[in-house]
Amino acid sequence: MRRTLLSVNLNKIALVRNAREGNWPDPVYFGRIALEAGAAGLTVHPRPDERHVRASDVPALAELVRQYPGREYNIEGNPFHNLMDHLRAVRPHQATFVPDATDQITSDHGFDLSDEAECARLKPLIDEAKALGCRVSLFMDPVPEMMAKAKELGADRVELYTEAWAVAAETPAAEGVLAAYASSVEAAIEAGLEVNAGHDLSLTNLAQFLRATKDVAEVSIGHALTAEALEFGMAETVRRYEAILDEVARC
Ligand SMILES: CC(=O)[C@@H](O)[C@H](O)COP(=O)(O)O
Ligand SMILES: NCC(=O)COP(=O)(O)O
Repeated sequence: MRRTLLSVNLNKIALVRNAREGNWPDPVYFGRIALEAGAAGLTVHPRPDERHVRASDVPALAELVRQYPGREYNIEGNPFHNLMDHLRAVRPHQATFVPDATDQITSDHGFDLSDEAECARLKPLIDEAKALGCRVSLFMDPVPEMMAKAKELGADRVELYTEAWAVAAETPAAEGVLAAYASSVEAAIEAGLEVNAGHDLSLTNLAQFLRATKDVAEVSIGHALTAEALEFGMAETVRRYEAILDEVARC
């Protein structure tokens, strides 16, 4: 089975940093710990209100990732808001388009690609991001029927929004929810896309998700990982994720 890669999302390190003046905890410092512990990449979601990751963090983290050949930088955001400026400035390995409104507490839905007007607005931005050298991933709900359209628009990957899995894990609904994700992964791959996944994944729910979906290229994890790092430390937490990814890939 494909060995899924881990991209550590640093949003919540930045959130704690913003609680005081100064730059501590420094997202770059913790990004380096994550990379040194084996993470394949770093992710940030620089929201327009800078509630956590600030515009100034974006190039600083780009410089850090450049010091680790082979690791990747993934910048998430709404391409109709501030994301494209960040892509033009630092040309990350991957751009993840997320349809968040500026006042959303967190990401809570994927793109609705049945909306032709939305697709017409997205297409030129996908083209521009790819022309900048970024792999483009669209944040999507696990709806198999939407995957072919993502490919048609020029996306390289989709990122499946996994909050529904996190809620269902350890409940009687788990198997049914996993089946919807597995069908979405299958449909995406059949359409010629690769598949990422993220949102509310954790040390406790990750393995079952990956075993059921089988071919996920990358998971990006931040909220739970940061909470787990409060208990185990950042390096040990990343090592625990990497051990899960190794174990699942051996099955
Ligand atoms: C797209 C997604 O699900 C997350 O990557 C997002 O970055 C979470 O944003 P917050 O960290 O602001 O909750
Ligand atoms: N794209 C998902 C991500 O980067 C992190 O989401 P979360 O683990 O903070 O929920």
